[in-house]
Amino acid sequence: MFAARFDPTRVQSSEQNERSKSSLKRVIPMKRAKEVADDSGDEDELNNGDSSELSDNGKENNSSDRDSDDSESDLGMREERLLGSQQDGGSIATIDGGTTNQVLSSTDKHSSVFSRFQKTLAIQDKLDAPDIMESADEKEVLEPFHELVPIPQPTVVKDTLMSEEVANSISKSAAWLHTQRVRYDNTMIKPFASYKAQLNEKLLSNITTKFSSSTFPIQTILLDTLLPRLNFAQSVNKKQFGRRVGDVLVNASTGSGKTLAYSIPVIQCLSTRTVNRLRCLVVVPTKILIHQVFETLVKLSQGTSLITGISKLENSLREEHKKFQLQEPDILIITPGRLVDHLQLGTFSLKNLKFLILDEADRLLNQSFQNWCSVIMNGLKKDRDEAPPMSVIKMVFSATLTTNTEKLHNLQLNRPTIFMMNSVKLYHLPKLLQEYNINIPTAKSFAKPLFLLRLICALKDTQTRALVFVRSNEASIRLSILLALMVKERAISAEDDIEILSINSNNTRGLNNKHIKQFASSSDSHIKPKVLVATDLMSRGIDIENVTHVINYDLPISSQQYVHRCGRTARAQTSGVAFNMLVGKGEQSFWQHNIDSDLSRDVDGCHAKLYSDLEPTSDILVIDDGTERAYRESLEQLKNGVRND
Ligand SMILES: Nc1ncnc2c1ncn2[C@@H]1O[C@H](COP(=O)(O)OP(=O)(O)OP(=O)(O)O)[C@@H](O)[C@H]1O
Repeated sequence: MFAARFDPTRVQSSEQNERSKSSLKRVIPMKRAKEVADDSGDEDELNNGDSSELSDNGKENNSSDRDSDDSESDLGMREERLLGSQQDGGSIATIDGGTTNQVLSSTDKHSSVFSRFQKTLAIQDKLDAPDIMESADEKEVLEPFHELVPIPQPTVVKDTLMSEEVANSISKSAAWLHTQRVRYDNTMIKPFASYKAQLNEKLLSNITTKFSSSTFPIQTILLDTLLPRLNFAQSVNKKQFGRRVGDVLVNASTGSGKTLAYSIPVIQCLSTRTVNRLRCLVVVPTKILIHQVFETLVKLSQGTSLITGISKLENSLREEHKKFQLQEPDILIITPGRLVDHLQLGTFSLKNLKFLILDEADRLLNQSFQNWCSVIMNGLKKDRDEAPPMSVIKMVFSATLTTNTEKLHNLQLNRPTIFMMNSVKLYHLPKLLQEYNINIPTAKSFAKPLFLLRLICALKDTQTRALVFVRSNEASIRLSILLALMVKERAISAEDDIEILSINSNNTRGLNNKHIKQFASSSDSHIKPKVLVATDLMSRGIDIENVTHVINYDLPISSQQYVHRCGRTARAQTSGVAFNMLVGKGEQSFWQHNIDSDLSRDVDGCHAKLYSDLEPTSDILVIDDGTERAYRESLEQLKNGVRND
């Protein structure tokens, strides 16, 4: 069965239609062909089955046209084959390529088939008629079915979604913004006995017998605020009380008793526990501070069953792991790096933790220490099946508390309360500290070590304990050797005898500890001025009694460092003096604009004076020839000594 099917996929352009029409015309049945031939007189060609096609206007289509429209000529050829065979009785090639052996003659018996074929062609003609009738230049402009108007666009949404980092920083500063601020001043002092109802008897007795009978301002404000909250929260829910109390941030000057301020509430809270579990972590930045905090906590917890442990870096991690597994301390004092090691080793779990205390917090938050902050936060989430905020009270202490919300944000603070002095600026110096600036001309800077020695001699006080800060370990080693040589070479007056000590990495840990004890002790029979030359490792939190003077031989690099250095003297509301040796206009300007400008002088803060204002004063910058000669000899010896090393 065949029929010339109209294939929509093969819809052609008008030109193609033109040609196919003409080729179709050439394939109409003989009967019609005869009619056409009569009209155009070219019957023979048709009979010869000449493959050339004639266009409507009788011109021969050349081969290039044919090549260019193979698909159309195929159709034409196919139709031709189809109909041509009918003429000469050949076999018929169906449209879909099949062949039947049935020979069709042009006899009447198939006229019905033909008529159907003709009808198909007629239908096709009608279908194509508009195109065929179309002449190139009569192309009608197709009327658009619809107005081509731009599709309505959604209104442009203003970029109200601020960029992620802006949103992040706002959320981070939010922690700071929602912080409750509690101001205090230096008048807030009261007897510890007034806390009799809130502190257990043993703890109160340890405070009054081993520390003091009256509080310092930061201790007053903290105990007045925290103790009632803690006692109430514990009475309501012994396990989740931390979430009710919220976190604590304390910005209090150096030597103001912060260690006692956080130790008292912790001991009070944990003294009623039954089984020893790790409930308080005290994180400090240096090993020296570990021992200092340990002593305070042991004194306070005497007579209770609380176990205070320390992590000694000289111990092996494995040994310490076993020790803590055998007996888990209630309170552990540790450096951040070591804490990360133990958490990764799984030495203890944080599920029972109630207090996380950060002492010298700005130093801790400024240094990554193996990313300790996120390790602890993740450890808390892992060990405790509770949704944030964790019921762990975070207590953050520093004399130069960071206002960097990014760093505070990492602590995931919960309803924090910040305690700070009622002062204009964040950093302030102890009330009884007096600073003096010594302006050294650049031309005389070669004799700076000599000026330092003459300054110490000019103090005329055998009880002098001067802590000299230099910028590096190397400077500490060289300066201490040079000072000792000058004393030996009598670069100073004969009766002056000064003990020179140094803390540096060349010394063993034991020798450094020995020098600190020697410097702090006043039990020597022959009292003489003592000088301890140290780097900024000694500036944080070190609590050495009776440091009478701090000398900034090299200027610190920041106001925070300056506060902590000067804070080694004038502690516990005692007096103290700080000297700044400024060489040339550059250092004088640096001190003024990068250090002094950050310090609050409005609350009890003394203003710095010039050395010449110090009474009695001696002009330490005037050196006679003999002194200069002795000094140069000492320098030569130091150089030779260094060369021999
Ligand atoms: N109420 C008090 N009365 C008398 N002395 C106190 C009192 N509280 C603390 N002290 C003493 O004051 C000294 C300084 O205390 P502490 O080391 O806690 O100060 P700090 O604020 O931590 O200083 P820094 O910021 O340098 O670490 C210590 O010797 C401590 O024993």
